[in-house]
Amino acid sequence: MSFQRKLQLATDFYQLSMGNVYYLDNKKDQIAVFDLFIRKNPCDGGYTIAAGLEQIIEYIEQLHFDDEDIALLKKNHPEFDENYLKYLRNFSFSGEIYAVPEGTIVFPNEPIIRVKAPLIQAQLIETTMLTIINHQSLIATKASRIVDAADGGTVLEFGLRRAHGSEAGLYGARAAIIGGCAGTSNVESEYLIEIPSKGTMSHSLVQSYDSELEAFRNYAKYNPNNLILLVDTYDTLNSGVPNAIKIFQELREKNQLGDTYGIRLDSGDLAYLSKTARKMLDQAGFADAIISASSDLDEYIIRDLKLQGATIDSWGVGTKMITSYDCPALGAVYKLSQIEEKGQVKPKIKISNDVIKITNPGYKKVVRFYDRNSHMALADLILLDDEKIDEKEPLEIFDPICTWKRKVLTNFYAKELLIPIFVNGKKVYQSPNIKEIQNYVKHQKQFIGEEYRRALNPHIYHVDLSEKLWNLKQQLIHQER
Ligand SMILES: Nc1ncnc2c1ncn2[C@@H]1O[C@H](COP(=O)(O)OP(=O)(O)OP(=O)(O)O)[C@@H](O)[C@H]1O
Ligand SMILES: O=P(O)(O)OC[C@H]1O[C@H](OP(=O)(O)OP(=O)(O)O)[C@H](O)[C@@H]1O
Ligand SMILES: O=C(O)c1cccnc1
Repeated sequence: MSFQRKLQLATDFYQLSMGNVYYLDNKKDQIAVFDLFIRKNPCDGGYTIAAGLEQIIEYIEQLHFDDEDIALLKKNHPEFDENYLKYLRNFSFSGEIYAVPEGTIVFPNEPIIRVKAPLIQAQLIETTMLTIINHQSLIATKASRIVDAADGGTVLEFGLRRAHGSEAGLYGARAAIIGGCAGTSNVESEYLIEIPSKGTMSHSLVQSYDSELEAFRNYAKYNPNNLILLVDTYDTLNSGVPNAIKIFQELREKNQLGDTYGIRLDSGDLAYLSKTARKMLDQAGFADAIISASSDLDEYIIRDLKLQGATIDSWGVGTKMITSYDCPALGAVYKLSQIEEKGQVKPKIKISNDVIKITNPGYKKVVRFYDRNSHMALADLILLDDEKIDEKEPLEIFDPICTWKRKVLTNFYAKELLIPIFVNGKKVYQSPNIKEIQNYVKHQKQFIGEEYRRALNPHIYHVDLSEKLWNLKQQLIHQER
């Protein structure tokens, strides 16, 4: 491909044109605080998995504009001041970023990234951070829902061909692994996330031979250790499964049957076919043969197939995971919450008629409360950075909109969710590898009640505001209205 991407320009024009204003109006060095947060969980679910931080870190570290970029901006935007363009040419991020570690289970309205930096810098990175977080968090969450439906079964990501371009396929595969998929068919992921790709065979291989049996036999010759035969090209139960059994018998007689072998169903009634195929395989002495299935699967169909008693061990999921088909976008936003002007700190608010959309002002942190005995998550609290939690005293928390809904926490401990990623423009955080992120997701799920994780009509997890923050918010609302 001759077209080379330029991530520094993969932003919205308004970021650059506002930068021009900040520069000319001497606002560029005012220290601004922005919060990045989601407003709604994907698929009307009860939680979101934050993913993409590693790519954000890479973006921030590499962010600069070269001579070619500056020439392009100068040509197309004569309103950009000469000195502003010089500023961009010498740009590098010098601020602070706190974020939740990748794979953290998060909920609407709580900051998952907090940026404190000179205004022009903090503004400039908005679009790319949102692009990355919105995409990967969406797919990681979708994958997690699908993995939960498979209830211990293996889920493989097969969606590259249906992704919205190969970049979405690649980062979608990464997110799917974070969400709990055991593997992906995407070979480029071997390079990005350093895990081997996986797969079976397609109908074309079967069709390319004179008979299905001959196709299976030749495939088996070259794939003794990963022998998953696609059995639905002609007639699943009358030809595909019997031919697969014949091949397994031939290999067993020669002592060549590996540990990973079985069949893939790709059409028809997957419950009926898997149950019948299971019986046929068991009767032939192949109880450990894997039955895998694909065909427009998602969390709802997988759950239904399991209710029908489908005997499917491994699920290949493509289109509906990689595109998050029923919920195609996540709407994380990035909002200014504070600005320093001439040494004076000014908390800021954005008012909306939709109460839930009124932003939370100030330089804030987020804590998650856990029960000291069960270690289950109880609620999250957004508070101003200088506030302290006394774990020894009972703590009353309240719903920030329906303030009469209150709860007293006792016997709890609190963990801060935002951790330092960049300080004074320097990275102070080492990203974990993909397996560690996946394990972190799995670990946390045990401590978020299942009522918050169920696919349909989950409970709403509480994200409350401290009294001090709530008061500040009210004060600003009254001041601005
Ligand atoms: N027992 C079942 N219960 C509910 N849904 C099922 C069951 N078996 C299969 N499905 C789903 O039904 C849909 C069937 O898709 P479709 O009608 O396009 O046919 P197909 O069987 O895949 O055949 P073909 O690939 O030849 O078009 C898929 O989404 C599949 O996952
Ligand atoms: O159904 P999805 O969840 O999107 O999973 C990916 C699909 O891609 C393949 O089909 P395709 O018809 O493209 O090729 P094939 O000839 O290998 O079946 C595969 O057989 C799956 O059905
Ligand atoms: O390996 C497979 O079976 C596979 C890969 C991509 C799409 N569908 C199936």
